[in-house]
Amino acid sequence: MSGDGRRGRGGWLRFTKMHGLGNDFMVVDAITQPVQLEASQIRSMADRHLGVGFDQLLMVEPPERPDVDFRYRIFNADGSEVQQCGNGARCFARFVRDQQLTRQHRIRVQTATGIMTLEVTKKGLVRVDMGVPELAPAAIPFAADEQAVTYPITVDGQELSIATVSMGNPHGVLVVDDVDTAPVESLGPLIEAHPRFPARANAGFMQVVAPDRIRLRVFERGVGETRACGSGACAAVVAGRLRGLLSERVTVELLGGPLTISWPGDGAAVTMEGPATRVFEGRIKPPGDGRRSRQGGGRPQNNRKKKGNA
Ligand SMILES: N[C@H](CCC[C@H](N)C(=O)O)C(=O)O
Repeated sequence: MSGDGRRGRGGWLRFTKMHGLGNDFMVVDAITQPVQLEASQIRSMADRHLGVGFDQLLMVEPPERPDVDFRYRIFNADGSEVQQCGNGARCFARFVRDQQLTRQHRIRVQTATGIMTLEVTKKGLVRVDMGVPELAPAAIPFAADEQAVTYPITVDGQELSIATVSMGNPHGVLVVDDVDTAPVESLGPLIEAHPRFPARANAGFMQVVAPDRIRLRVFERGVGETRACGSGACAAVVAGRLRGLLSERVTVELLGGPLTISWPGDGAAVTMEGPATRVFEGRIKPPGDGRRSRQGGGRPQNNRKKKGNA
């Protein structure tokens, strides 16, 4: 990945531990320190007993194009590089301001699939333009002959009705009666690895409380169940609106707390607003030596066409 293979003095890597509603991150500044990490090293640092412990590692890199402020890279706890992390985007905005890498309130970042605008609000929350959702099966990617609001899918011998949405990363969304009793532990991993999701998927379990309020649990690709999933909240609202169940602006209640998600409808971007919290600063010597055989560090999980959201 980025950097020239050397790390900071003595091989120590500076990081900041952050979270968005309990979805937690190791945030690494790859601008003021050289960083090169292999997928195996990310997996080791993700370990909650032997490493830092996190759901995702977020990398802050210099911009690769003149119309953005930073490059934003995301790695799941299993070491896979992915295209989107909504809770991470909020923490990214707080991080680059706290570290004085920018003084801007509106920050444009380039991800593996597009450009996002992050805005730190006067209330200290962060508003993120999450881009226009993709619904075509090929964009998710999901095996289906044509686009539909929901698809029949067999999981563990059960016939389910699943919606699929890409926010840059793939989501399968189920409607359930009660998230507290939803089969997240049993069905989550089976949906994540279902053969109809060739790039795997994040599995959302959505309970509609009212047109402007849902409860949501997410079994995240490459991690497992997290306390919150920002892109999952966006995907659930899109899926719910397409089913005629939800209004334009929805409060999404996740295990870790609420997000406000707005989606005017087809062709429009999804907006997410919520908190970003810094927990501690630290240094770690990544296990092993990043200079051994270069891996791609995990290919982006699916090739959503590149486009700006501006
Ligand atoms: N597990 C996700 C990436 C992180 C998404 C989540 N943490 C968020 O806040 O959007 C994936 O493999 O697509």
